[in-house]
Amino acid sequence: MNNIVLIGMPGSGKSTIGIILAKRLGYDFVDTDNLISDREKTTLQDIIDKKGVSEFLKIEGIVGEELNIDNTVIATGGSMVFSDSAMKNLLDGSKCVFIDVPLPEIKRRVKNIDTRGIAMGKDDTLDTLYEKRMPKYREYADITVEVKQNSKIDNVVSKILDKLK
Ligand SMILES: Nc1ncnc2c1ncn2[C@@H]1O[C@H](COP(=O)(O)OP(=O)(O)O)[C@@H](O)[C@H]1O
Ligand SMILES: O=C(O)C1=C[C@@H](OP(=O)(O)O)[C@@H](O)[C@H](O)C1
Ligand SMILES: [Mg+2]
Repeated sequence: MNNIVLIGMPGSGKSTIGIILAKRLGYDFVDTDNLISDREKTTLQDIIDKKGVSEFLKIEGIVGEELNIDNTVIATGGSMVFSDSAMKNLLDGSKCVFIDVPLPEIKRRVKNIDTRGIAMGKDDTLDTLYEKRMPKYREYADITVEVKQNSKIDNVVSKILDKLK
């Protein structure tokens, strides 16, 4: 596959930036969160509430493992990096872009932590998620784009395009 795969914390902008980046590149756009909802015919939060976090991660992993597309910007969910087999499939021949947003900015953006459909345990907070996930994002990134607080969406897109050259 020759896709651009976006990874990063919830609220880092994968879905927002992915659509714009795809347009700029003339690529298609796929959000794996939509594939999960389509497959399960319900919302992400409903899956997490009714089936639990580990079942959600299993479903997300299957979606990542089964995806077979080209010329596409793929926005993953923030927890996709917990499935090594999904990441192996998604990154085969593709470039992985980590959108690295500082934790205070993530906290500013993500207010609806209980309804947004975040794969987190009862005792987790955005702080503990950040701590657990950063090593995974760093592990998989081919390119890391550091996003400053209050940076404009178009600037982040341009930064990614520059780094992909
Ligand atoms: N520089 C920026 N880049 C991306 N999103 C931004 C930026 N500044 C503010 N935002 C806002 O942050 C949110 C990012 O959410 P989203 O794209 O759903 O992230 P993710 O898919 O990574 O969870 C959106 O509401 C978006 O408008
Ligand atoms: O980080 C997470 O635990 C999740 C983030 C969500 O996607 P975004 O990263 O696009 O918000 C979604 O995949 C899922 O509900 C779990
Ligand atoms: Mg998203």
